[in-house]
Amino acid sequence: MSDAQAPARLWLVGAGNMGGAMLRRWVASGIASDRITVIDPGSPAVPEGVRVLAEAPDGDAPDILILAVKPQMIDAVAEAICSAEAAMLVSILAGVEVAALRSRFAARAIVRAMPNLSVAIGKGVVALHGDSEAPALRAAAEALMAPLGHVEWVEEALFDVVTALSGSGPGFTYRFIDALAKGGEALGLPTDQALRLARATVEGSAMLAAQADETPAILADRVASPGGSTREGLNVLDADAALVRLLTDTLAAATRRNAELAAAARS
Ligand SMILES: NC(=O)c1ccc[n+]([C@@H]2O[C@H](COP(=O)([O-])OP(=O)(O)OC[C@H]3O[C@@H](n4cnc5c(N)ncnc54)[C@H](OP(=O)(O)O)[C@@H]3O)[C@@H](O)[C@H]2O)c1
Ligand code: PRO
Repeated sequence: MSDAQAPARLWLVGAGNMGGAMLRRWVASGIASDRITVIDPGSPAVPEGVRVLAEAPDGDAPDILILAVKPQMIDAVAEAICSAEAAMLVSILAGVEVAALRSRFAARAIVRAMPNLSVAIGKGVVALHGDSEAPALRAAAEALMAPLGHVEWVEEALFDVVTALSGSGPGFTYRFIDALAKGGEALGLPTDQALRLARATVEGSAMLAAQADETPAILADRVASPGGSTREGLNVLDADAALVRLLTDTLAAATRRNAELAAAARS
């Protein structure tokens, strides 16, 4: 992001796993650290020059207020910073709907965002949904998120499933890498070698899938030489749509939990 596009003042409430990853990427991408205030009572480690406060300063307000605490903390945070009317509030709280944010915060525009952990290297996914169609606000939200990776606007009704797919997706992908390595280990590979091969295989496969014109389904067929061994392995994953069913159940469980978090924040 160019310095001219950067928000004049940005407050980040909560700099844990995800808030911290976004913060480090923003600073690495050129947002001046002296424009950023982190509000987090846990004294998190932050890039040099970023101000850290345990509480929001009274009677002050930023241009952009970013909420990155656990969804269950929403009321405590709303109470602590109720006097701050930001131009734009961006919440990454899983499940928490724009209406639930609007009922608690005085920001002029509210944007719900769902990032994933790969924002740490600028290769994340960030889904957005806002309560304003104003082009300038949408452009400001997109400019803020662009250094973090791929950005898409999403209908709010789809946010819980998007959260399950791309928000939680890195967690499911890491499990797959771990399982690939464990499978190799079970068949005789040394533990560290199996993990090295699994990591590098998934890295290269993901990069190729991201760049290719073909779908992943076609790429899988390209790996499977006629009469060869990959087809035998794919037959196991494909039997009764085993992998598709497993991942559908996985996403359904995560989506249900996001809906529960949404219901809790409505009350
Ligand atoms: N992790 C992900 O991959 C991911 C992806 C997308 C969205 N999210 C969303 O991001 C949010 C944070 O998740 P996380 O995984 O980053 O959790 P986390 O690591 O626990 O981060 C939350 C941070 O907020 C701090 N905090 C607690 N109470 C606070 C308060 N009153 N004011 C300011 N800061 C406070 C915590 O400090 P202490 O540790 O000292 O309590 C911690 O540093 C959640 O709403 C989650 O749904 C997470
Ligand atoms: N991490 C958050 C959670 O587990 C939301 C998506 C990724 O609740």
